[in-house]
Amino acid sequence: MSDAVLELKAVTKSYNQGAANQIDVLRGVDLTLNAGEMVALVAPSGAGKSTLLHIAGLLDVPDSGSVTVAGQDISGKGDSMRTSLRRQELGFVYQFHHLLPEFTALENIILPQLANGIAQRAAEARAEELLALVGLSARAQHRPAALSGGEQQRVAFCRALANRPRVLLADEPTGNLDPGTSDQVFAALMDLVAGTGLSALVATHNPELAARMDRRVKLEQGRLVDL
Ligand SMILES: Nc1ncnc2c1ncn2[C@@H]1O[C@H](COP(=O)(O)OP(=O)(O)OP(=O)(O)O)[C@@H](O)[C@H]1O
Repeated sequence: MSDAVLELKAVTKSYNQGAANQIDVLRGVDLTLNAGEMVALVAPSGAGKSTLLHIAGLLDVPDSGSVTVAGQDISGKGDSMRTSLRRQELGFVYQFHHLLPEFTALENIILPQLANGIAQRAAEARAEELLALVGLSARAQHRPAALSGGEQQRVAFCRALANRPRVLLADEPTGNLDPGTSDQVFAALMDLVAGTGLSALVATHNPELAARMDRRVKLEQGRLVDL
């Protein structure tokens, strides 16, 4: 049995703005992400990175091809199945932290767990454990505005992992940070991935960060090629 946690097979996606104006963004994307693996996704601007991450993240559906997450093929399945699979198995981080400004760091990590039916006390313990892993225990009661950019992003990683997803999808997670902070924050992400057995697909324009991951794939003319 394969230990793939995310599998895209022959995925295609086109955008149609009138029959004469079709853009074939994904033309047969194949991707296998194995348990515990961290893969860099390199894509020139406009190559279809967001389209690919949306499909892998079950936020959009392909025109053809299959998407399998944690052994479940979503082809032909409805919105509710995709949503529950997304909530249970996938975590997301973006270039901007998207933390809720009126809640503390700790609360930002607790809230998605409560939404998933986890009891308050267990959710709090999990949030504290994650903050400790990224060295932010002392910042638990701070609101996002009282945190540095790097700290905000580390809290965003904790929030993404709160519900113990199997796969993390990250879109330029250090793209907003200065190079020194970016290195530190990326190191925290690598520790989290290693410490939790998570798999991660990380879109980045930074060749040094890409070089530190297990594998690199590039989106080129609608397909993924190994780098
Ligand atoms: N909803 C849409 N309707 C029509 N065209 C779209 C739509 N979404 C994306 N596109 C087009 O598809 C192509 C790929 O878009 P996408 O956003 O996936 O690229 P990207 O690689 O994420 O770009 P960037 O890195 O610059 O954000 C672009 O040419 C874009 O204009």
